[in-house]
Amino acid sequence: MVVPYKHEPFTDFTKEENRKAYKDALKKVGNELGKEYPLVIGGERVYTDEKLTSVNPSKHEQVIGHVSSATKEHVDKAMDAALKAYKEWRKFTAEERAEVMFKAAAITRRRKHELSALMSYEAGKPWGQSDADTAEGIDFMEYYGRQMIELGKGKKIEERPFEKNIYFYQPMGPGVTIPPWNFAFAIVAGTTVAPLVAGNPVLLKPSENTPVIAYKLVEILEEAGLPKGVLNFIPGDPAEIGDYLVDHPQTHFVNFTGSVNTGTRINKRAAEVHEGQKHIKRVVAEMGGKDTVVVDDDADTDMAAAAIVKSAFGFQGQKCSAGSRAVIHEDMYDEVLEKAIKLTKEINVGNPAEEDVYMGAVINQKQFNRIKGYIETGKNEGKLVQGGETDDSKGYFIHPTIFSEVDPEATIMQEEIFGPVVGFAKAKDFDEMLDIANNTDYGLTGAVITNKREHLNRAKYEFHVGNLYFNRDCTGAIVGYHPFGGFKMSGTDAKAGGPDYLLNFLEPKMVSETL
Ligand SMILES: NC(=O)c1ccc[n+]([C@@H]2O[C@H](COP(=O)([O-])OP(=O)(O)OC[C@H]3O[C@@H](n4cnc5c(N)ncnc54)[C@H](O)[C@@H]3O)[C@@H](O)[C@H]2O)c1
Ligand SMILES: N[C@@H](CCC=O)C(=O)O
Repeated sequence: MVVPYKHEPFTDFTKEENRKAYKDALKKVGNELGKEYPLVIGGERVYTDEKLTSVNPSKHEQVIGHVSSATKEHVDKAMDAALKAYKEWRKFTAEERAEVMFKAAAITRRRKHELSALMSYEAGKPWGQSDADTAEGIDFMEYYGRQMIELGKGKKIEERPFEKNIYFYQPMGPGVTIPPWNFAFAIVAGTTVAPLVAGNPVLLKPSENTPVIAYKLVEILEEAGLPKGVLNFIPGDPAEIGDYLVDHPQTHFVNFTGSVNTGTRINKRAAEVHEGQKHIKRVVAEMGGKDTVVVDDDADTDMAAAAIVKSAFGFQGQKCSAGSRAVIHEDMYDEVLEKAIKLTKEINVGNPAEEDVYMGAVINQKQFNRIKGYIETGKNEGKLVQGGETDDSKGYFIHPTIFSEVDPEATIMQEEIFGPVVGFAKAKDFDEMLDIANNTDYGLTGAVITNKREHLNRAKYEFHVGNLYFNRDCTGAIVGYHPFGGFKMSGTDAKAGGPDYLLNFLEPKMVSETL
């Protein structure tokens, strides 16, 4: 019997034994940095001369690993291996596939601090953020396993006295998973195990920024009993293999999470039918956000300031859910701004391989330069009231930054910055707050801080985002509790960690027999 799903608890780092365990893990992982990692094709390890070099964003001279880099020929081999493995994998029952995911969750749980510590090095994740990332990966394995067992029973459809009708779900065939770097374990795990548990082999192309932690997921799933060829690991330069993976005639689905530019490109390319292709490809494209925390005229200002700061600066603002806009009723504006500045001053920025760091470095030089550019733009669009300092001499550090008096149409209020920058805007009433909150191309997350039930009721229908939170921050969705995904240019709203997600990777079939 499978016990009911419950999300993985977060580690309490106020307890000395947990701090010690994390420090031990950092030490252990620290001693293993700089190794070489292979591709995995049909279960075979393949080392290439060409390598992706993964570095620590908080200490860019430190190499995390040299990871083999796949070519188009490797993609072809991986697809052949996937097609071969599909013949057997699709015959596993839903329960048997779920068993592999439950075992993988148990292995991950045992290696939790080691995986989180690796993300502190490879992705610049502070301890709590890393711990939550690993916990979310475990949740995806546990949750999707249970969802598949339910879906494996099929659904009841109508029958007539002379007719027996059944309705069940079957896998689609091999597909491609293309995750981002920011939830370096959780999203890689979630976007990979969902199609797998549904019975589809996967070609996993991780982000070039965080390929080592992605390799650890492959190891875990192999150890959990996934047959050879069902999951193929093909990191590589997206400019070389990205289009090829998407265009491949045997690709049945593309499970993408990342930026709007890449997502819309994939969506367009996947629509084309290539020679030898006998199916329409499905695309899941979960993309960016420009997320707003709205503060009403009766809000608890301590709660509001804390929600804004947490939403804006958690993991250096590098979340699609990050609250990079605060829209505040004019009567509360000064008080909330002042409290937010005070809280932000308390934030320390440093290397998450050390203790008690709230914010690490941003992921790479390109992002550092981009965010710095937005800070310069912000100086012309609003008033810099906190932060703005940057330093890339050792790592890509950007201090938490607040701009006040920003026009809601300004660049820094419209474009996804994906860094620790938040703009404050004033509104005269709740109508204007909702207008501003909805005035971007995105529709991913949002938060409303108010005590007015009528405003919460209105926000429920008029604040056009896929994940809306009341009287809290707008980040930190938990698998099974807060299915995640958004509207507009935020993507296909596939709702990762929700009850409908696996349907993206399944074909429903009906069989009718005249009796
Ligand atoms: N909506 C969500 O659930 C969600 C979650 C996390 C991140 N994101 C978004 O992801 C973005 C940050 O991630 P990123 O910087 O890794 O995004 P990105 O688009 O640069 O890269 C995402 C993935 O796509 C690959 N890629 C790049 N070009 C490709 C191509 N031509 N063909 C195929 N694959 C290609 C990359 O190698 C990477 O694996 C932000 O916009 C963020 O909002 C969204
Ligand atoms: N699911 C995460 C965001 C994922 C995107 O970066 C959250 O809810 O904060």
